[in-house]
Amino acid sequence: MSDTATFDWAPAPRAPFRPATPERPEDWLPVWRIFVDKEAQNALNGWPKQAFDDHYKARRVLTLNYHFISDPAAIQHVLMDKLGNYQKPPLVNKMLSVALGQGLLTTDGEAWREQRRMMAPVFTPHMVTEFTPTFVRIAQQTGDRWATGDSDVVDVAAESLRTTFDIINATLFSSAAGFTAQEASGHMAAVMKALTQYRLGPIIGMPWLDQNPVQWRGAAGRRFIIDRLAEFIARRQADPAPPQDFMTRVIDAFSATHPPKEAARLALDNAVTFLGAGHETTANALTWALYLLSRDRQAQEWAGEEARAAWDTGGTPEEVLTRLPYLKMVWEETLRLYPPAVRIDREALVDDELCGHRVRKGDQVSIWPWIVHRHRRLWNDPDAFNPENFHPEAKAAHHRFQYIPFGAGPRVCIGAAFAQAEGLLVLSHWLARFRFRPVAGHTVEPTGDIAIRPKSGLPLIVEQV
Ligand code: HEM
Repeated sequence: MSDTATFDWAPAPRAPFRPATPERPEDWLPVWRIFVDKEAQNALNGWPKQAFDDHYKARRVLTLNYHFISDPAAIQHVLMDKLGNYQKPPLVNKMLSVALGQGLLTTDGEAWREQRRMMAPVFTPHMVTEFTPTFVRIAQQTGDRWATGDSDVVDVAAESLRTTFDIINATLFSSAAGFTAQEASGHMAAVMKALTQYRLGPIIGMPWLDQNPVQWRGAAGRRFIIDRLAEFIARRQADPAPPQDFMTRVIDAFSATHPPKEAARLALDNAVTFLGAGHETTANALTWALYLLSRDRQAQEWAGEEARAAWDTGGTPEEVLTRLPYLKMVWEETLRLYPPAVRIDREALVDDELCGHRVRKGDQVSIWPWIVHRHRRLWNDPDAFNPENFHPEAKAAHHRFQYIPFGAGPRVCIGAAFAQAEGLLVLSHWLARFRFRPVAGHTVEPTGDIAIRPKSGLPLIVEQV
């Protein structure tokens, strides 16, 4: 995918849309607030003004030393240059592996390298091309639903989730995962909520301490998804002529190197991982893009015109992608303001130094794209929606590590090219057919756990163009 050589769009000066942000206190709140107060409900709450002005903050959270960094050079140091000095925190992996097992996202060292080598070929930009007709077909199905629905008010957050679930299920599992988008999103949401509830138990080694309804619902959701996917994998293993999709490749590759039971477990862990990592992230990006465009009529008009021209010209989805330079800027700006993965954590394996401060072996380093992407030293008018931030000329002036929606370094999101093509094709298809307007009286509040989503969904008026 590339920016077209004929890109001659020139914006007229205009007042940008500035979405509301969670309140920013003057000072850092005491640490206990993250366990009990409204900060425990929403990871975006409670960040003080200084967090968006300073590049470094040390905090002690119970037994752990945390270093919060937002200096791009320090981020590069941790994620890329001094890779060997850091690992994914075992505590985070332990908490996530309750749901995701030992899949690609939650392993480290040689086990991670083996899995990444095995899966990388499925997600190269070239391979993603094979998936693009599916992205378009499913975007079309959603559009047809809107066009024939009873109401012109649509919860585009729920619809985006359904669309990206159907896409992951079709592209990676040949639509055989064994449950519907609605079942998946309800149970996944319960699992995520349970995983990310701030709890003392795992930190002090007493996980039984935190029994509560959120944890019970999470456990039920986890059981539902794992049971269905285990049945799916068993069906695949018994199938003499299985479809040659991602899941079959993963089962075959693990079967070649592991005993059958272990191969089935690793395949299952990765089915849950890719389902979890690969649909809500993109759904939230689509949702926030529609939110921003619904509030910025001019940007929506430009993106809509561009999308209609791109599809009317005809050709393959791959060709259409090269005709969407303005929408690409909108997409990148959306991932800046609402990065679907809210934080990236690492643990120091050796003593080190970050931003002039000493880091000791065992300390936690926490990088929050939510902060880095809205940092006042890195961005002009950081809370405003300005697709122009990603005009090729403006981009050339960015530090590579001031914009990290997909992370960076060897553990960069394996699905980045997939998500980018999916996001642009789905959005362009919708924008070519529909206009999106706000619903009067509905307040949009971003809320974060692992992901950032609008708290009460996103109803919009959706009209055919
Ligand atoms: C807009 C959409 C997406 C965003 C913003 C996103 C973001 C991220 C980020 C930030 C990481 C790195 C985490 C870290 O370093 O700690 C990551 C890893 C990962 N992502 Fe994505 N992701 C997206 C879509 C997808 C899709 C579509 C898939 C699968 C089809 C996927 C699968 C994964 C997996 C398996 C990993 C773990 C990679 C590894 O550790 O080697 N993601 N993602």
